[in-house]
Amino acid sequence: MFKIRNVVFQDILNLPSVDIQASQVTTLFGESGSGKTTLMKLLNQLISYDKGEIFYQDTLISEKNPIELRREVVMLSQTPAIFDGNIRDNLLIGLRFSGKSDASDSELHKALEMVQLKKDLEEETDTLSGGEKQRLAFARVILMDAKVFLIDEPTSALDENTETAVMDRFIQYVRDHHKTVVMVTHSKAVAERYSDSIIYMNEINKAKEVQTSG
Ligand SMILES: Nc1ncnc2c1ncn2[C@@H]1O[C@H](COP(=O)(O)OP(=O)(O)OP(=O)(O)O)[C@@H](O)[C@H]1O
Repeated sequence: MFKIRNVVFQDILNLPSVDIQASQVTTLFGESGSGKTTLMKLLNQLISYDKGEIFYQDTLISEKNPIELRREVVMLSQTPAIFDGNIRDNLLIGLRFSGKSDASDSELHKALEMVQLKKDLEEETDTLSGGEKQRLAFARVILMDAKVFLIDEPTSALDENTETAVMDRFIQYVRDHHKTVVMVTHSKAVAERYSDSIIYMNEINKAKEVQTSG
């Protein structure tokens, strides 16, 4: 799905050659500051690299329209925004951004069920807990039905049982629908349980190698 060749971004990333396969779950694993989020942002053009090439489905990513690319390659950030209003508004805003028609209540309920959030669509978001907000943002991204999901520590605020329940459902959905997932997690257990492939950032990122050896 993505081919990364000799990509340099500031003194943060220097990636000689990385491939991310379509219809697979790829996890970026590595210590804090190793460049995982930065790599994800390069994959949907939130930022642009200084040197090298990234191909998305064999097209140079810099030649893609960034807005159109982000409809196919959606990102769940580590600190997603939850807006004033109710749960329904917060779910629908992602669909509107991606140019898709509104979803029915039953589709919204299905997305909430996937993330194990047992709340009414009318409920206001200001009283949700941190972990509930994280799951609401996850459901919003799932509803966007993209080809590629870039998910940055999607369950970091959840207890282990809830994390497992959410990830089991999400990964089942992506496998059933042949989606491509690039995920960041600090949990070795999550990485090993759900990934087809694990990319160890400390090993592949030559920028960090130079910094740590110098
Ligand atoms: N736009 C930017 N300009 C300058 N430095 C940046 C920029 N974005 C990130 N950095 C720096 O690049 C390094 C890598 O950041 P990044 O967020 O990619 O790490 P990470 O592996 O995702 O870390 P964590 O596990 O803590 O989320 C950090 O030192 C960060 O401060």
